[in-house]
Amino acid sequence: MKKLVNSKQMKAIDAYAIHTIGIPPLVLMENAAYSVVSCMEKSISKEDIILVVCGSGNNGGDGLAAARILLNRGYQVDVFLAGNPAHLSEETATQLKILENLEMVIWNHLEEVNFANYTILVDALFGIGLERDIEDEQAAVIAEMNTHEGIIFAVDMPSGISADDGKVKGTAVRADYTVTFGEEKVGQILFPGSEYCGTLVVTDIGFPPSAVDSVASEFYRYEKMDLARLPWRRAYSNKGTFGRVLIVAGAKNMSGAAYLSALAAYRTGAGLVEIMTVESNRLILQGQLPEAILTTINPDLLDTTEEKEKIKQAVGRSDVIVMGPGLGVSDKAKKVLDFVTLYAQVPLIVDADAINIAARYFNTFPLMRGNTCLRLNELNNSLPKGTILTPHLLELARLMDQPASDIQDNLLKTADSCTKDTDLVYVLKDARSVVAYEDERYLNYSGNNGMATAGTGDVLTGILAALIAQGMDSFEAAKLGVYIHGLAGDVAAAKKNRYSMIASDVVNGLEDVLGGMI
Ligand SMILES: NC(=O)C1=CN([C@@H]2O[C@H](COP(=O)(O)OP(=O)(O)OC[C@H]3O[C@@H](n4cnc5c(N)ncnc54)[C@H](O)[C@@H]3O)[C@@H](O)[C@H]2O)[C@@H](O)CC1
Ligand SMILES: Nc1ncnc2c1ncn2[C@@H]1O[C@H](COP(=O)(O)OP(=O)(O)O)[C@@H](O)[C@H]1O
Ligand SMILES: [K+]
Repeated sequence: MKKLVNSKQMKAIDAYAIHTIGIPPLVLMENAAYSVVSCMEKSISKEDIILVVCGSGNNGGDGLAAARILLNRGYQVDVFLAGNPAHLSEETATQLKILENLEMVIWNHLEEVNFANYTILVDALFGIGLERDIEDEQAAVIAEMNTHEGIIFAVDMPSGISADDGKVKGTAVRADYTVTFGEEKVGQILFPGSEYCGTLVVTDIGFPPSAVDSVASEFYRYEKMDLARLPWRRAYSNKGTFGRVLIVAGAKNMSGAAYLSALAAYRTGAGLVEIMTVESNRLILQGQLPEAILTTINPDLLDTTEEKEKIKQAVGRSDVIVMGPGLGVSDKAKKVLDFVTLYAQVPLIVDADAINIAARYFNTFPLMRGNTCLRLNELNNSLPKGTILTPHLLELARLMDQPASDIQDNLLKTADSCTKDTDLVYVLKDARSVVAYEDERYLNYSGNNGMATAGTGDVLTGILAALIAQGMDSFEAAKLGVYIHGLAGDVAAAKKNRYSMIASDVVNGLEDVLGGMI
């Protein structure tokens, strides 16, 4: 598990190291500069002509120190001090004085600099101190840097990317490498920040563990060693040991989603998977997945005791229930959901059409229109404890009755509203999914754009259900499931490619992920 920090938390770690432990800031700056240079040295040669673009804060100070180290090592290097010289931080002023003593070339105005003369750029304009949108001269500098054809190394953050949420503040440098110090920043994991970073290199610049531990963060991500969290499979066991998953996925001609969800649940280790669907899906599902148990219901007879009893029995014998994949949004589908939620005492995985049905239903009440709080309260009151909702951003926008663009622009704030006063777990699915429960925020770093293909969300529901069926707590299952799903997508991309892979390849990828082959 890797801790992730925002700018405030990173500044608190800096401050603890400096003021409580007593490490002089110039020592941290020197270590930061050396780590930037050692990353650069893997890609540059003495033929390169390097320009270090510096701001007036400590990010610029790191850049000035890196320029000195490069000069000492015989590289051809100039400096462009793009920040206001009147606003230099104390350490940065010290670094500038050293460079002046060394008689380095230091440009002060954009007009003086011919970027075409340089083969390598170092971006040390802004780091975690970025506070507002970049404008005017600094924006013009970044525009020049982004048209440059050589490699760009960003110091700590690509200038213009918010360390807090990965958003572009006005404009931002598109780096090839970002060398960051101490801890990974939230804004380097979330998009678009992640893309602007290029290859992210995390370096140790001497923050003592006690400085890092002194600051609490709600953000983290998983790494390969977190696969050890997988539920242990007892030797003395039978299929009952590994739980029973029910997939409620009813609509005619929409059996594909149920199939992918059920297949993924089996391939993640569930003991038994039952699919509740309409009779017309029976033959095809039996042919595709004979291992699944099928219970069929007749949507035209949902008011009869017999059909209700069938639903009640199926719900009663399951350990976890997936609702939504391929369900449709008809009134009959809503009725099935009503019965399932009425009888269910176990966690639900609420996905796709189940979320759309809830959104539609809320829209029938004028008081609920635009009232996110009331809508989320209603969900919290009507769904069993441990339930996981897995909306993609458009489903989330419908559920919360907010524009999708607002949700996309404020994913972390949206996670905060979703989890306020609730027991539910939210998986906000995106290129970097956020799993949110109470105050914790798991940001997922596995997966790739080949997963932007129909049916991969259905696969996720099966994975989550299987982990819960095997005894995992819902929040743990949600985090690990999202992580495994992304890793399986990475295996699929490696075996096929990001264009050709389809959802069933992601299911196949589970074999390598769970078999310890990655
Ligand atoms: N404080 C420390 O102990 C260390 C800091 N380090 C470096 O210092 C960086 C943080 O330094 P600073 O806090 O000085 O901040 P930055 O150098 O990131 O930003 C400089 C200053 O620019 C101003 N500013 C913010 N947004 C602006 C905008 N949009 N347009 C114009 N001006 C703007 C602010 O006053 C800010 O303090 C880190 O990212 C890292 O590179 C490292 O040297 C390691 C140690
Ligand atoms: N660019 C991407 N990078 C990583 N993961 C992605 C990307 N695009 C989609 N995904 C993942 O693929 C899944 C798609 O789910 P969803 O949108 O519900 O698809 P469907 O409804 O077709 O099954 C989600 O888990 C999402 O996080
Ligand atoms: K920078």
